[in-house]
Amino acid sequence: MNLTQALLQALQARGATEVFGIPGDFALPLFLEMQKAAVLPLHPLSHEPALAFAADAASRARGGLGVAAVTYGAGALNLVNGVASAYAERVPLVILSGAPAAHEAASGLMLHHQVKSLDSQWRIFQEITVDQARLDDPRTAPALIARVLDSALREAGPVYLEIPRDMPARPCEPVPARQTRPVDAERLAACADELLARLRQARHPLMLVGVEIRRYGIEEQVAELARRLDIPVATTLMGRGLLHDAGVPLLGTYLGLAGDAALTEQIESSDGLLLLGAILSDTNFAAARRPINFRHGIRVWQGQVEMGHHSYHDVPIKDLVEALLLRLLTRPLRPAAPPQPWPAPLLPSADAPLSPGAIISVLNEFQQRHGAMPVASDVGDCLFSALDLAPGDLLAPGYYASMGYGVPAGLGLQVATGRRPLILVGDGAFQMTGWELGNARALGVDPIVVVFNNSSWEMLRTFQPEGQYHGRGDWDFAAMAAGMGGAGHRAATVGELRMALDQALQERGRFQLIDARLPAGSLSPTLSRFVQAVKRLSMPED
Ligand SMILES: Cc1ncc(Cc2csc(CCOP(=O)(O)OP(=O)(O)O)c2C)c(N)n1
Ligand SMILES: [Mg+2]
Repeated sequence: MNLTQALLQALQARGATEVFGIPGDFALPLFLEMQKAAVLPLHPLSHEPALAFAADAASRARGGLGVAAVTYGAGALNLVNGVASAYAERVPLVILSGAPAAHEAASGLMLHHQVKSLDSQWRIFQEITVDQARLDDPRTAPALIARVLDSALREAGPVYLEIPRDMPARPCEPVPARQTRPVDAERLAACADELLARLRQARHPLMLVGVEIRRYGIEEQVAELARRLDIPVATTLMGRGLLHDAGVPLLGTYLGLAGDAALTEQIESSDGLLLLGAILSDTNFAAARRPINFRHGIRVWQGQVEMGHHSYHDVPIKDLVEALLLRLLTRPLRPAAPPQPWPAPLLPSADAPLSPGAIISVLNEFQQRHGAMPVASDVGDCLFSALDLAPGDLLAPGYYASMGYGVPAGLGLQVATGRRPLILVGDGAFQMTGWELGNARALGVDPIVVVFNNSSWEMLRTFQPEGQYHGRGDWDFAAMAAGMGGAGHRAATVGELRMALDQALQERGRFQLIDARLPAGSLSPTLSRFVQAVKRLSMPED
């Protein structure tokens, strides 16, 4: 066995099902050994930012590790934004970067792709990953690989492996199996007991769930917990789509002033708010109608549990939920709530011009007729619009909010799960990474892409109308599809969009690109409410 085979087997054992990569001379030996090993399929894409987003989505969609492989310098540093997104969004991504061999590093010459020093790249990735290792000795590589990959899964974050180009073919022992750290049983028991006591004292307990319950694969356990506790559940913006088919009475998504007023009041007035795996971010809580005093609630995040002035450290959320369930076994398990049918979307008339809201109504009606599809959304008004989709699987960088995520994420989702996705993307974001659709044929995937085309960076224009730089010009995206091996559709009315979606669904084997033409200045209802909320919150108290 060589180092590459050992590494790939360890990645596969921890849930990876593919590697997205773009080689370079410092990584060619690694790529060739990955090809020879044939442990995980190796999928090239066209630009490194897409590698990170596709691997991120693969991890989110199926669980386990996502993997991106790149060359040193120009390749790896092109990944930085996508890795930073995975760090912020708590995604276990593994970056494999080629690097100069020891004798090259010792040559005394400045090497191509080098920045300030040969360690510059290492230091940059230290800042955006939860663990790192340089595999420059086959004797130490197995233990280093095991430690770093286990860190990715335990911390739910990206990790960095630097592989000098004289290492991939070196003989190497297998990587040890995954080790989980023991949990302090006494601390766990004390934490679970106090948490339940606080919930029992509360008159209006409520559970607000976030991304960690997906990252640690505990949605079913959390659903049972909610049913045994018999308390209502809502999701944060980032947690949109969680528990949608888990049989719990979901209240909806908390959006503060920009969301449903009754839900906002219920959450902000709860005297027993259990924040389970939710990040305290501005995207989740900045639009609060009135600031939530988290001290009065219970926060479970990144292995910490905070209640009032008590903090418990090293209490993994998965172990905590299991401990709570053990204490509730005598509690009646409320019967699973029937799936909440969404109200039949009131479709505007077929000749009505499109708007973000109309697009969502058409998509809801389309999914009601043909069945739900997983959704990958980019950043922009398409993401605010996506919050009005019927609850379902939604992948989006709702917190880090980098554009360019949608198309690569949709490709990664279908590669990793085989499920055909709907991709929602603005014209501006499509101009960044939409061209990766040209790889769909080689990847064997055929997403349906809806471009919210308002010829503008409309979200920015909404916050700064006086800016003269938000216009994006009139790009004919439908015409571009054929050149990339897909089918293009253009829709300016509700009827045209409905027909384009039905046609797109019928055709398999080619991606479908629907250029949904939006009148200038049209905003989704949710973004409009967010804008009002931000304006209201930024106004001095009157
Ligand atoms: C990688 C990156 N660079 C800049 C920005 C900043 C930004 C946030 S929203 C936005 C405009 C998006 O335009 P698009 O046409 O896609 O969508 P819409 O607003 O609905 O018209 C920009 C430039 C972000 N978030 N990420
Ligand atoms: Mg736009």
